[in-house]
Amino acid sequence: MAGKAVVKQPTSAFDFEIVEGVSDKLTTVVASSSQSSPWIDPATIKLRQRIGRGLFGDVWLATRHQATADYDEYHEVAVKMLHPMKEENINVVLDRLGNLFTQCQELQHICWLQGLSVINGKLCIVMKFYEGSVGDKMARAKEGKLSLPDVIRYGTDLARGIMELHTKEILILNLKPYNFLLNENDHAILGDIGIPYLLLGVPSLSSDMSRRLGTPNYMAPEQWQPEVRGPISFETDSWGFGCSIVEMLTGSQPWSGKSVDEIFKSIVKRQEKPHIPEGLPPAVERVIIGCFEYDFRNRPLMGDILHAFLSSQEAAYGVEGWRDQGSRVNSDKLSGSGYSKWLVLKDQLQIGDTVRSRKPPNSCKPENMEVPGGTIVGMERDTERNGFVLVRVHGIHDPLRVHGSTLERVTFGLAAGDWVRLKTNGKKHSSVGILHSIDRDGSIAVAFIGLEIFWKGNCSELQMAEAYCAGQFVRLKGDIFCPRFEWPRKRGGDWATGRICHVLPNGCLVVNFPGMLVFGDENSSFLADPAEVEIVSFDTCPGIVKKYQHLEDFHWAVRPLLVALGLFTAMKLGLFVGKKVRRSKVKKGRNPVIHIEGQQGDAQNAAWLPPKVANIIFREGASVTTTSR
Ligand SMILES: Nc1ncnc2c1ncn2[C@@H]1O[C@H](COP(=O)(O)OP(=O)(O)OP(=O)(O)O)[C@@H](O)[C@H]1O
Repeated sequence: MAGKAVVKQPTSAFDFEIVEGVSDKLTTVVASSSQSSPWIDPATIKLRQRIGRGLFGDVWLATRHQATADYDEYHEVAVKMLHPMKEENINVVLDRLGNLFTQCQELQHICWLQGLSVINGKLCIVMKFYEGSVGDKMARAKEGKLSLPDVIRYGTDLARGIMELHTKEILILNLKPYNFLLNENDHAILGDIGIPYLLLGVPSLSSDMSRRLGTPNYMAPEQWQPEVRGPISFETDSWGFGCSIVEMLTGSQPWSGKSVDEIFKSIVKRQEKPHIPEGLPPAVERVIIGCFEYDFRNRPLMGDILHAFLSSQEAAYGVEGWRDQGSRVNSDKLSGSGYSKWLVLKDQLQIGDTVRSRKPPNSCKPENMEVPGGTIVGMERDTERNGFVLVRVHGIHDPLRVHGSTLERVTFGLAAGDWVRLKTNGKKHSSVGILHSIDRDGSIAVAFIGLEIFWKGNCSELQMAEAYCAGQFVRLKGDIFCPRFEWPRKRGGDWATGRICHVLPNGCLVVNFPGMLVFGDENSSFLADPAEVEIVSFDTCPGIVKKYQHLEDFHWAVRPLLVALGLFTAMKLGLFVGKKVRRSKVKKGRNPVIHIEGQQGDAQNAAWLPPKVANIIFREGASVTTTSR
């Protein structure tokens, strides 16, 4: 390969340095001589045929030449060649790829990574070549779908593979049947080891790709704009897994035939979900329904999915020729709590934990708390991994027996779901966010607008922040001149007031403006950073004028209605006064003369008009006065 090679001392298990080629400007990567180095000399790879072109790169069938002192070996390999990227980013990606390579060694359900290389200036991942994929098998199958036993078996393999990567904190973000490879024993192997995650934050040369973090048909709502609607998390892969299982069962790709923009609108704006076929084993059906929860906190983790698939294997084998049977289990919302079972399972309570009653979803203040605060002193476990616990509450003699799902753990005064503010202001992200997890040692994961992944730190870096919930009215603070998101103004130029209709997992507020009349396709909802808004309520509006103005925020029809009502009242009042005056004149025995302003002719000519006609004239806008002759 043309280019200049520079060897430097390894700083880790492997090490690279990139230098620009002399003649052809190709980039050359040189690795250390470390044994575990993933580096493969590009001269030993001969590309034969391209077998796929994806959003993140091409896959080639290639031959790899390995020479030892005694013999030469030639193997078929698959080479994933990433799309070109800016030179300054190559080092970053190579570093990440190197880490990934180390992490993926000896994982059983992940495709075998043989090494890394740079061919024609493009970063390459050299893998074992597998004979086919689940996607290929579907393409050959009748109606393009697989049998239920196969789906459950492949699903179990894949859930294991995804869990292996999740344990290493790697997200895949690109789960789809063509990325599930099949080995010699017909087991499914994960063929994508998280390329979109690897490229996170690395600007792409392709404008098409720079907008996306996965394959649109399989992307979760938060995956479309993770810094706005995110962050991406392990549960983002649960959505992609759910889409793949549905496709394997039905033979049709979720949102098939829709454009990228239409898919975005369906998933993100309209909160639609892929259609789940009916009649699946109940545990599988429940878990797949859970995979399509809009808020990723309500989705199952891969461990829950694996549990459901394993428990359904026998049931699936009992079904001959699976059909859509028309029955449906209920979704897994815990009765009365509004939270999914999957959310509750994520935090297992222990004896000694400080707990309080879980507040209802979308509530700003704790209400009717059975346990305002207490300590767990005993536990009963049932088969569903959560059961009743005994809580000692201050001031009550005997411990209370409460279901664990109704409680939340409070550690250092904080519980998952609390609104928090960073004590030091973040640079590019909002300072207000939502706490997603707190470990017993105080380590935390917080979602902030502006970050694609969780912010991780210690609870000492946070303080409680004001909570927001759907239904509240908010307005940009007066000192915000350049808001993070576009925000409408009123006629006078002041920031308009809107109502929160949805709170995203990172605290981003989705706000609509019922006080403003929207025509056609005009954008009716806006986003807001909770750090930039203030709550508007009748209590906080000073004076009657401001209170009236707030009334107008409730519905655009309030103003015209009140104007009409005012006119009507004025008219009624005018008539009433007019009649009174007329009667008093008649009583005095004199005829009233009506002067109609704005009418031509002598006012006296109108004296013969009966009062009803005068009323009509009055209604039509002429002002009427009466005088005595
Ligand atoms: N190691 C491998 N062995 C055999 N075939 C493979 C291997 N890796 C990928 N393939 C196949 O190559 C084809 C293209 O794969 P690739 O992952 O590039 O495509 P894609 O999934 O459409 O794109 P992307 O993953 O970039 O979104 C697929 O059919 C896939 O099954």
